[in-house]
Amino acid sequence: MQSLTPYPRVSLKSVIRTNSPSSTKRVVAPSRMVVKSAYRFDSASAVANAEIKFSGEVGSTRADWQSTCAILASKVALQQKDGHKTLDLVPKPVTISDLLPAPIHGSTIRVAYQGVPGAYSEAAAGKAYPNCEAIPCDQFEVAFQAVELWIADRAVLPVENSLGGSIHRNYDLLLRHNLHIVGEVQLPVHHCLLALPGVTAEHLTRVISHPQALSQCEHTLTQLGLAAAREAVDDTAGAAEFIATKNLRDTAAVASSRAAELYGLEILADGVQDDSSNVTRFVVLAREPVVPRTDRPFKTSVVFAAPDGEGMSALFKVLSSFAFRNINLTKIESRPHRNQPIRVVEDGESGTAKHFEYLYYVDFEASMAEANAQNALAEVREFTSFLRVLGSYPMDMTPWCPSKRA
Ligand SMILES: O=C(O)C(=O)Cc1ccccc1
Repeated sequence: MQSLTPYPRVSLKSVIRTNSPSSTKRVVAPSRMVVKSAYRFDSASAVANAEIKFSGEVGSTRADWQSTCAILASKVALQQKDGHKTLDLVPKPVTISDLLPAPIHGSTIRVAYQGVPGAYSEAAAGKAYPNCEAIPCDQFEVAFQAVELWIADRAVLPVENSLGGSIHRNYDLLLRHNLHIVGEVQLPVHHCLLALPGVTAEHLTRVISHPQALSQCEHTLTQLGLAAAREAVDDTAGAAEFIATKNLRDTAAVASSRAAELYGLEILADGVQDDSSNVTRFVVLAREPVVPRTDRPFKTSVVFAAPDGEGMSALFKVLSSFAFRNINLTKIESRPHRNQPIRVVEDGESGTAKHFEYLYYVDFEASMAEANAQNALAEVREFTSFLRVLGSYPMDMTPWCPSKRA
């Protein structure tokens, strides 16, 4: 997958602009950034203990923004070099603010997302926290890091789509990091085919977008007679921005109408998703869990592994733990168990069997505050070799409205 980075985003790249160790820099997003993020950085202490101070000011340079990214990148590099867990680098003054919908330490909540302004993840951040500062990151990994290092309060992460299915890599990331799921957002996604003004379908030799967006539009694009090659890039709005900044007259992007506005592109075709009920589900991540409640619908997400050699029978027992308590499952996903992907079974006569080992991700409709759910999980623990609760969080109950232009 191609990575396009013309828009300043929080990044892992080590393009480090050196700062005087004693200087306190005000680092802000460039003014063309629509959702503004602004923060002050004390570079002397930043690498050592990730202490970050925030101001509400906006309006400095792209170089300043890149400097912030570089400092974050250097912290990441340090962490990778020393083999420390990220959380070890971070001071952990856990306050009540982490348990509330919005933090009380600043005026607005900062939400990290992967992509550039105009990405659907940015819209998901806005749906979860209407007045948030959305912080663009160039990789999902960086969005996690931004929360772990207190640069952001939350991250939003797309995990599944009604047409394209699960975003597998993001399930893996949930396990690799220690953030908690504190909410979910279901966002109707309305895709447009975008190109530079004056470009028509006949000029196009390729269509670029996020792989999920391409797969959600494949049928419609073919019906439009677009034989152009499909090329996967990191995010939808990044694709639009790439076309604009490189002045590509042979390339179109699948992205939102907001991306068209932001990057000066025209809409060649509106609503190119293969089905109008195209919904992407995002999870909202935080450093601390929310306190589970029983006064509104909650969902709980868990991941577990079966004991050696018990794969499917353990799964069956786990599912029955929920079924016998009438707890509805809304999702089950299996992913290769990266720590032990294969179990080799020698059979003297017939040879060697190689069984794949899986991790199972399950979402169920109950709150961890309910005795029913606690009992189910206590039983699940008996049947599994590994169990982690990723989060117990309020369900997105917004009224159903099929995808329409944002
Ligand atoms: O690339 C984006 O805009 C994203 O936020 C990821 C995505 C891609 C396609 C549908 C929903 C989310």
